[in-house]
Amino acid sequence: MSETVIALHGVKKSYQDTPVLDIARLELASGIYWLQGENGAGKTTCMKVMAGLIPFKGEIILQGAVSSRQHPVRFRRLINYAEAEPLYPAFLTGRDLLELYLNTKGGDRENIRQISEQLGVHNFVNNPVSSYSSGMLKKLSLLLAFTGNPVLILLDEPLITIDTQALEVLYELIRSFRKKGVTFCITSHQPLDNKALTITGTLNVAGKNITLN
Ligand SMILES: Nc1ncnc2c1ncn2[C@@H]1O[C@H](COP(=O)(O)OP(=O)(O)OP(=O)(O)O)[C@@H](O)[C@H]1O
Repeated sequence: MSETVIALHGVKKSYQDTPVLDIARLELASGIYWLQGENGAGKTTCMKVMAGLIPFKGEIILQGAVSSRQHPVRFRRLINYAEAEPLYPAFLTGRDLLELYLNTKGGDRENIRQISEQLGVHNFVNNPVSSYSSGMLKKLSLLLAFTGNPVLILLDEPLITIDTQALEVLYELIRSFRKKGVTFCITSHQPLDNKALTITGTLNVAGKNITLN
């Protein structure tokens, strides 16, 4: 059994007084996980909680050492999250955002330049995001998710709106980052291509809990 990458302990999340997540314990080893569940089950909420982007009760520990409570900055640097429907300030260019991510998260600039070319982001990266189509926004958000030195990358509906060429690039990126030991958690209402990706397990979000199969 490989080392636990992420462990959720007593994680509870409510919006106002409505509970959405109540996870006593969940531990994931390194791998690629497909996060499944009905509309409104709590998948996006779970990803935002895991990424440390919204407040929650309980604690999440990365690699047995980095706690969401005790080391919130280190914690957030180790997890990247690409939103299902990314929204950025309209006046910023893709390059402004990319520089912000590279300066705060670090990582290999040359590798990111190559990924930008593979995804075609370099063609529009100097334009303000207000001029982007939904697919262009999605490609930019996926590029940003590969910046830094994450141990876990959360991809929320990454397959929607991107063209087939970008989809092949995305699968290849996931495979190559996986070889470097990065763990992925991916939501998709469409089936993931099991020839393109070897799925370690599925995570089912239902009844406020998450079960690993
Ligand atoms: N900011 C918010 N304020 C109040 N309630 C919210 C908020 N965000 C989500 N919810 C509620 O939390 C529940 C879970 O939503 P979430 O977006 O996590 O589901 P999901 O599984 O990602 O759904 P989908 O498959 O439709 O994207 C839903 O009942 C939703 O209405």
